[in-house]
Amino acid sequence: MSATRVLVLNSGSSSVKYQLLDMGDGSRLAAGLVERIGEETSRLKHSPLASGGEARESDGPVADHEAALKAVAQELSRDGLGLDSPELAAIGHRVVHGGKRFTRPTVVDDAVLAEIERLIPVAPLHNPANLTGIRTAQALRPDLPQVAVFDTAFHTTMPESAARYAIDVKTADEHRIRRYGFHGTSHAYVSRETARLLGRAPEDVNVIVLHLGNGASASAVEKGRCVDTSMGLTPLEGLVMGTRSGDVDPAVIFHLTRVGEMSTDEIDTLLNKKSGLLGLCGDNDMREIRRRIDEGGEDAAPAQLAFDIYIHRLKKYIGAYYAVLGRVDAVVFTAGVGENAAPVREAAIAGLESLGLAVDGTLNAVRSGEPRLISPEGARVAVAVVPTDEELEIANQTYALVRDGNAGAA
Ligand SMILES: Nc1ncnc2c1ncn2[C@@H]1O[C@H](COP(=O)(O)OP(=O)(O)O)[C@@H](O)[C@H]1O
Ligand SMILES: CC(=O)OP(=O)(O)O
Ligand SMILES: [Mg+2]
Repeated sequence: MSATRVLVLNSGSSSVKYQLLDMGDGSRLAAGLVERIGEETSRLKHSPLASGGEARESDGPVADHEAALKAVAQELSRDGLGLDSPELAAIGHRVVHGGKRFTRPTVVDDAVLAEIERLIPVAPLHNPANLTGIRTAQALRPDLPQVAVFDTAFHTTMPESAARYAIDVKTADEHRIRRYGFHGTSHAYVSRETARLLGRAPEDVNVIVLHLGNGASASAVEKGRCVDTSMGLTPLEGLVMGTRSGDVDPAVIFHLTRVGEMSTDEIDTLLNKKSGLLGLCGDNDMREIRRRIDEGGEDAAPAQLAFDIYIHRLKKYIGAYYAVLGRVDAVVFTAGVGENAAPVREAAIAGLESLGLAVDGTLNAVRSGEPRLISPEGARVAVAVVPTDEELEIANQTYALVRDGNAGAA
């Protein structure tokens, strides 16, 4: 096959991240982001990496994901990397919810589209955007394979004991209620890269991965296979996130319905969009929270409390997954907060010396885009920072599927 390029689209609820890669030589030809889709002014940032040119930024309204993708196609054309290129082998799409059916990357056909659509109620912020991305790309290049890479796929190895909620089995099965887990592409990539950092095979190591971005999730990876993860039926369960509550007593919802007289949709919005760090202190960006804490004064107290709640939850999951795995070789931090926020890493590991876990202050303070250890030399359990690369992982999985001709729906 002569075409070696893969375009990766990661469509979020209000953004599209994209990368164009050449899988022949592993180079990145272009990368970019459209943010604040649907708002008054959206922003497009495009980096023409192949030519080494300056990044281009433009502000203006981008009404929806279809418009966003067309704008991306235009930017790529300006660099001579348009979607009409014969060198394009496939387009890879991040799809957040794949339910139980999709355990592997899958070439999209009508049945696959219908299944992604059927799963919208359990990923209302993500799956509609993913679908629009696929349909728009199909319209632009109907001849190309569109490959869906599912956030849930890596977690399908979870045993029933971790995947099932303790609710009536018949009801759960009728409504397909179980724990699916998300950010799987990142957990897969980062756990593998951690093994590489330790100089060992993925099958030889047990790793706790902490993916801390806007959405955040933890996973327990045993010998390369996921055995537990913190997100569940939807990406709401688990850790405290930018705007999502993570774990709450489900009775909070009955209480808000009965006593707070809130509707189901209002509670959905409350827990998904107005909770987490934002709900606790008014800011969902960890940079801003740290700034408020470091500057002190009146503004610092709610930020400190939000930080403490975030860390407390994180520590609980580290302990839980330590117990699930029995033996842990590494605890690894990744995504925007995990890769950049040294105080989060320090606080999450503090006090866990009896588990063999510690952070070296000097190593933790280093800023770098490289995978690195931050535990003291000779530590029983490694603590590491490993930058995630969901787009590269999606490109690799997409290219492997189309190159090996192993096409067809799962
Ligand atoms: N230097 C930094 N210090 C602390 N937090 C940071 C820093 N840089 C980025 N972040 C955090 O990373 C988050 C975004 O992470 P990212 O993985 O890009 O999220 P997503 O892919 O879910 O949009 C931001 O909300 C911000 O809080
Ligand atoms: C599944 C999920 O939470 O994704 P994101 O972090 O991109 O919102
Ligand atoms: Mg992300």
